[in-house]
Amino acid sequence: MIYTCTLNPSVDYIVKIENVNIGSLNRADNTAFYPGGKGINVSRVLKRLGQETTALGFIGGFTGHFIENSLIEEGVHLDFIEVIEPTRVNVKLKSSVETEINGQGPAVSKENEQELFAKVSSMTDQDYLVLAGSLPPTLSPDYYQLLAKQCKENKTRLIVDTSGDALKDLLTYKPFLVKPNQHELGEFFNVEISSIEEAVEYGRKLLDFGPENVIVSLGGDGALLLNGETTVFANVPKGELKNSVGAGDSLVAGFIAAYVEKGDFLEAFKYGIASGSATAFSNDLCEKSTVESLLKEINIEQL
Ligand SMILES: Nc1ncnc2c1ncn2[C@@H]1O[C@H](COP(=O)(O)OP(=O)(O)OP(=O)(O)O)[C@@H](O)[C@H]1O
Ligand SMILES: O=P(O)(O)OC[C@@]1(O)O[C@H](CO)[C@@H](O)[C@@H]1O
Repeated sequence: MIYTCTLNPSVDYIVKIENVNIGSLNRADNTAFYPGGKGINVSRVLKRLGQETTALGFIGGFTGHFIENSLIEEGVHLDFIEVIEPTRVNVKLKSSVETEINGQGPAVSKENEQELFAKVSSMTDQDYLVLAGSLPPTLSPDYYQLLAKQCKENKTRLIVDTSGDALKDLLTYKPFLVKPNQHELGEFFNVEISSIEEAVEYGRKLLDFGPENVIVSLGGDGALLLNGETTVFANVPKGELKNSVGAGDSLVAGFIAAYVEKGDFLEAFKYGIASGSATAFSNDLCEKSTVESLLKEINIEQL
């Protein structure tokens, strides 16, 4: 099974508005609610790409119920742990630029933590676990490490999409895949990455910290895949950028979906990029038909 774990899910409240006037009453042109959080986005895309997936994490209150109902409707399996306070609402303000306001998230008790740990402990070497997104404020910062250590012991393939210290601490558990964007990679080494050459240099340095595969996404400028055998660059398809929320999550989902099906890193990389771009060109997350129509635009170059 492909599990995703979202410790701090969200209801994403999308507000489209032509001009925003700070300090005045603004009326939205369009609004929408989506179940959100990085792992949940990965599960939603996996399901759209034809893979069975189970979403784990902590949810609570009326916002939590909205997420549960939406995911059930989409056919994603759920195994959430219910917490007392409501799941956060993250505001995504789309005007000439995108502005995001992410909430803090509910309190999570020690019992809740142990319950989730038990679920991860029961995973096997046939399973994948995606750990993605921020931690709710009461959760100890090393909680991801506990889960990662368990995955290493059980030989569960671990995919990590987080940044900063949390990423550093997880790399020693040799995740199957990490996917920093160029800014997160730069932040990791305390440098500014402004060229593909620099992204290659620091991507390879990241490999030395333990992960099996590194994908560095460079937004509209392409992406890199680095592992023990190869370093490749791929362009991304051209199109109208409508939405960057969840593009990175879609890349991760597309990579896993194709890897599980074909067992080939380059095919998986290509499918991941097509999925990221299909989301970037959509209002919500990508659909399989759009992903497959973009594949032919992606060329992989061996570096
Ligand atoms: N302008 C764009 N044109 C085409 N594809 C894009 C564009 N921006 C993002 N993408 C697609 O989405 C993928 C991930 O984008 P990005 O590098 O912005 O990751 P991220 O910062 O993790 O994303 P997110 O916005 O979800 O946090 C890219 O590899 C690409 O496939
Ligand atoms: O606050 P976090 O956990 O870092 O990010 C949460 C979030 O911004 O990430 C997803 C897009 O990647 C959104 O669905 C969600 O609102």
